[in-house]
Amino acid sequence: MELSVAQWLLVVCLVAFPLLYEWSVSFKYFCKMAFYNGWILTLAILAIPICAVRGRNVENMKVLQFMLLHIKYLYGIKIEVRGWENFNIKEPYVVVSNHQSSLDLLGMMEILPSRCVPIAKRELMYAGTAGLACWLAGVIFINRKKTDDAISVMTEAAETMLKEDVRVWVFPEGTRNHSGSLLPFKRGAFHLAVKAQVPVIPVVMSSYKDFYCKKERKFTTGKCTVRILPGVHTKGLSSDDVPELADRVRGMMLEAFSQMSSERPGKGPGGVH
Ligand SMILES: CCCCCC/C=C\CCCCCCCCCC(=O)SCCNC(=O)CCNC(=O)[C@H](O)C(C)(C)COP(=O)(O)OP(=O)(O)OC[C@H]1O[C@@H](n2cnc3c(N)ncnc32)[C@H](O)[C@@H]1OP(=O)(O)O
Ligand SMILES: CCCCCCCC/C=C\CCCCCCCC(=O)OC[C@@H](O)COP(=O)(O)O
Repeated sequence: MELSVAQWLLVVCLVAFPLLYEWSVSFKYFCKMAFYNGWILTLAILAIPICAVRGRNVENMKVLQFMLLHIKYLYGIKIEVRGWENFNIKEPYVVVSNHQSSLDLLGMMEILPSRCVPIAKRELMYAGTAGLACWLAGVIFINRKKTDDAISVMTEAAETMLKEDVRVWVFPEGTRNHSGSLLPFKRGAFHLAVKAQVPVIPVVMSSYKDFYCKKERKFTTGKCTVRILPGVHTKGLSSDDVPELADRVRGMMLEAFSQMSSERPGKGPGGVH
């Protein structure tokens, strides 16, 4: 039996792909990231009609959460959560967390409280099917290039939180940061909490460096610890208190982050036993 050129090409690809995948760390990284984004875009196609039934509604976030929860198993990422009790607050609150990479979505979906929507950059709204799914789930989009617009959207969010019993999740670093520390915090999340007079609940995801590094193009299996810290109350605070509040919360998060980073896998609490 003679193989055509196309069939030969197919055979070569089928042999070369797994070999390259195992031999080249970078190739593996690109494949895993491409599949991550592609899979989310595909899942969104399924999520859109389900969410569309309710229209734009924060309850749709549960649909996205449910559909994204399995991804950690596909990638062999073990997520350990500590401090669940700190979410036991009935009133609305603002969650602030560190932002290392788009993989944060996995940790976020692991613990996302009910009726909680993230604040995201406006560009995400144009990310095809994922953008539409986010819009249907009530994600709040801000234009980072227009400070006044972003502030007015967040001020409106403070009213919505109280009127419609909604919680908001903000990444106060304002951008992804994989430097192994925390960037200075932007103050929007804290103005939001003070305006609504609701607590701020800090969440810290441990460093991904053991299993993921964009610079080194490394992406293996691994473990991440997510810590929910005790809420910080804002009752009675005014906008003058925001800088101190932001610094205090950043200090708490930095301490937790450093502590978690010094716990190596296999040693101490949170290690693989
Ligand atoms: C099943 C399939 C599913 C498919 C889809 C699934 C996908 C996803 C599911 C959903 C999950 C989505 C998750 C998405 C995560 C995306 C994360 C991001 O996009 S992070 C980037 C966006 N977020 C942020 O930027 C938040 C933090 N930023 C801020 O808080 C900023 O302050 C700002 C954006 C409000 C303004 O920034 P900037 O223009 O840089 O200006 P600043 O210097 O920060 O502020 C200027 C002064 O204004 C004061 N300020 C800020 N906010 C307020 C306010 N609300 N009220 C009053 N004043 C405010 C600020 O304090 C500054 O004044 P100063 O005197 O200097 O303190
Ligand atoms: C037809 C159009 C196709 C568009 C294709 C877009 C591909 C994107 C595919 C899937 C979306 C995955 C959703 C991941 C959500 C996480 C978002 C995220 O982490 O955004 C980064 C943002 O916080 C900070 O951005 P910068 O670090 O400032 O930058």
